[in-house]
Amino acid sequence: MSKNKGVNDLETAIHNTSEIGRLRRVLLHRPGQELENLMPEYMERLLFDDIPYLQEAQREHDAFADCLRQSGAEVVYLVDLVAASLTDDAVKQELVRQFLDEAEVQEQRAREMLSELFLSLPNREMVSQMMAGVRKSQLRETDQARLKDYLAATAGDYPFVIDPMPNLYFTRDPFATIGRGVSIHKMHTKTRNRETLFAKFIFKYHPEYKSVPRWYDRGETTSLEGGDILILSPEVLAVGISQRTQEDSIDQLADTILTESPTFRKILAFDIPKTRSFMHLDTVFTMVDRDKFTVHPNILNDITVYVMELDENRKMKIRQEEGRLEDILKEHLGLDQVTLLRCGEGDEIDAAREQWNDGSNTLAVAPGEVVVYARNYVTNRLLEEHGIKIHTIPSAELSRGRGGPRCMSMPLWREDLQ
Ligand SMILES: NC(=[NH2+])NCCC[C@H](N)C(=O)O
Repeated sequence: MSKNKGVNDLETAIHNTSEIGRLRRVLLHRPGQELENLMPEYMERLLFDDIPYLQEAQREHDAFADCLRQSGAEVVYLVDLVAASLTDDAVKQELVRQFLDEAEVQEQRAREMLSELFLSLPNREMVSQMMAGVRKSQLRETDQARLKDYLAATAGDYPFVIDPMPNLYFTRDPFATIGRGVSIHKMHTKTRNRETLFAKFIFKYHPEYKSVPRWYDRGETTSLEGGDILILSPEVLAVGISQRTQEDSIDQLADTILTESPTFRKILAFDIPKTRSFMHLDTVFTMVDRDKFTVHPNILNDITVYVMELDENRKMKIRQEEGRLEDILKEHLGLDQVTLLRCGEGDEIDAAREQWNDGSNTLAVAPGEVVVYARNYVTNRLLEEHGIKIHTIPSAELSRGRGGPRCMSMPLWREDLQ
């Protein structure tokens, strides 16, 4: 693929064979009203540590999108993709029906009213309303009299009929593009599981995306999240065994990918500590260049790497690797040298502070060129000292959701590495 080819010429829907090939098309979600539906009482369950100031978060997010456009990527928004997947009324009704099932709205009258509310809106607005959640007070404005008793009886003081989905701006997690296919995820938490319904509709109905091969599906019984999936090369995937991703899911993913994808030969499963601050592999480890990676120094002693590959009888072999992470990466990626760039320059305090705000979570737009949060200046300086070109984006509000540039993006198309 030549660099000056227009994005409209990208001939397949999905193409993602590395972490660092030039980014040509990327999926984002601009944070919306769902953030205005965060309340201190329910924040923890909704996986937030604080309430971002929406206007500022949107400004920061727009700066992120601009930065990606300036580096040559087309930015596609989740609401638009979902809206374009609703190709006729029957599909739109199917989405509403499943959405209400998964939001656990069982009472018939409530379902009817909510369906009416959603279906009265144009596609794009309907999808935004689903994302934002529905406050009881909104319903009361539309047709309170009929539902008042039901609402008082079923939901008590709880102010929502349908919960918001504030984590949607982390488009990295509910599904992941791998090679020319996609894995749609079963999420670790109930609050994020509804997010994958949008992916289901995109990959079932969107004219451009409906025939993309599927590596994993939301109906699986064990959790897998995109923040744990890193494409180290067209042959090698890294997958985190983490707070969010279970071993069984990796076995399942490995089975499908290693047997069905034309390029992937090996999966490196990284067993990392299971805690909130390191929820996914990409919160402690990202690839910034062919032979350079960011890493959170505090986990270097706590990572175990397993190699999964098919033997000559196409049976899965799994073995534990010994030794330093640098050497393991060198061996499996066929490199002479690997440099691990330590978050916070390895200082205990700077590392902890910057990792908490996603200092190790970089998004490569090309080999050796990454988008990072401006606030992580110690780590950023180290990247520059190692010849990495950095694009800094503002991050006072976005970082309150505990995710950085990589978490906030899902590459749909990257150029192959030469
Ligand atoms: N790929 C990532 N590291 N995503 C971060 C997601 C953050 C989000 N608040 C969650 O807890 O799910």
